[in-house]
Amino acid sequence: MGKQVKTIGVLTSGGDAPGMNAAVRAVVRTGISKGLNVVGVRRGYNGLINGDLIDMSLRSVSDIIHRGGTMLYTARCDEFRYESGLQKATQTCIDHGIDGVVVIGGDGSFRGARDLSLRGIPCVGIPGTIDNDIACTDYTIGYDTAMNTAMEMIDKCRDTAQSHDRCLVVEVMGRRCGDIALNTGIACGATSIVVPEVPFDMQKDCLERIQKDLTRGKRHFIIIVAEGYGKVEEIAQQVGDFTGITARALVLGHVQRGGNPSVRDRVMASEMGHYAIEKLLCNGIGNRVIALKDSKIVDFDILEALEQKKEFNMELYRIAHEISI
Ligand SMILES: Nc1ncnc2c1ncn2[C@@H]1O[C@H](COP(=O)(O)OP(=O)(O)OP(=O)(O)O)[C@@H](O)[C@H]1O
Ligand SMILES: O=P(O)(O)OC[C@H]1O[C@](O)(CO)[C@@H](O)[C@@H]1O
Ligand SMILES: [Mg+2]
Repeated sequence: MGKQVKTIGVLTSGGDAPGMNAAVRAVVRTGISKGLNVVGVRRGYNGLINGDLIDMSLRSVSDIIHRGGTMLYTARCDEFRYESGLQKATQTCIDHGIDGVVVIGGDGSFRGARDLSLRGIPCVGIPGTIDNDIACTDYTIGYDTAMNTAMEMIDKCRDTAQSHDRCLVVEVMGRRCGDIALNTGIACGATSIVVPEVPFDMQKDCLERIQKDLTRGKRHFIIIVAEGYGKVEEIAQQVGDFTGITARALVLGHVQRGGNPSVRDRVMASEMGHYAIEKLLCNGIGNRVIALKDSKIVDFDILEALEQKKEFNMELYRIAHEISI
């Protein structure tokens, strides 16, 4: 049990993710119902450095549960990585009586939360990133919506690939993590899925597959590439040169980060936001991240969480490969 907490801050940091608003709402409402003052910090760690704060009320988080983006805005804040930025942020917390901060963001944001916790401001991290790249948790808020958006977009691409007898090579987001690519690849019946976690033999796993499929009467193809592998233009060129079919490259981009959150993201955000306050910050417990493990919400020490290594689902990858013939 830590010191008594009266006022907490909440911020969103790193890339926005659908469901961040639902998490902010849960944090604010749980905090207020436990008798805490809740302060919204705008534009990630920039808001702590510059004192860009707003008082939150039960009504200030009305009508946001269904919205993408984040009502608190978000940012990547370089200054916060350095001593001067950290010092200013700590001072803002002291000046405004902020006894703890909920940080909704990805792994980078958690590193910041650890640094601030070490400065005596207990922080709790809630995983909010479309990338699903945080090792300690099976799920990150935004991942489900992003995958469904990517799937819808790829379905549309499929119509045009089919009409023109073409191959479309589509890059999806995920930073160094291939989870979005693997799942949307399966969901869209991709011929090949290319991810940074698994060595890829272009000749055998892609070009010869397409060549063989052409002899079996298949005329259009979708290849899904994780951004951590990239090179979609190069792959499209190789497919065209080797097979003779027309290939086009497409980077889906930021459309994957927008849109109304799915049921899963809204519920997960609500549960995690509630847990962050009731189980941790309310009791002055910080330097923790919330995680989903084996379908249960749990928490870890931030440092231990960041040291864990994320495992790629090789079994799912094998299945995808086997059924995409
Ligand atoms: N090593 C670090 N030490 C302190 N703060 C950090 C560190 N790394 C990142 N941060 C802070 O967290 C912010 C967000 O980090 P980052 O850009 O890596 O996104 P993220 O939280 O991982 O989310 P996403 O990957 O979904 O965009 C950074 O702009 C910076 O303010
Ligand atoms: O919006 P930005 O700053 O270009 O960042 C893009 C990155 O952010 C993410 O969308 C979320 O981490 C990654 O998938 C992508 O690599
Ligand atoms: Mg990240």
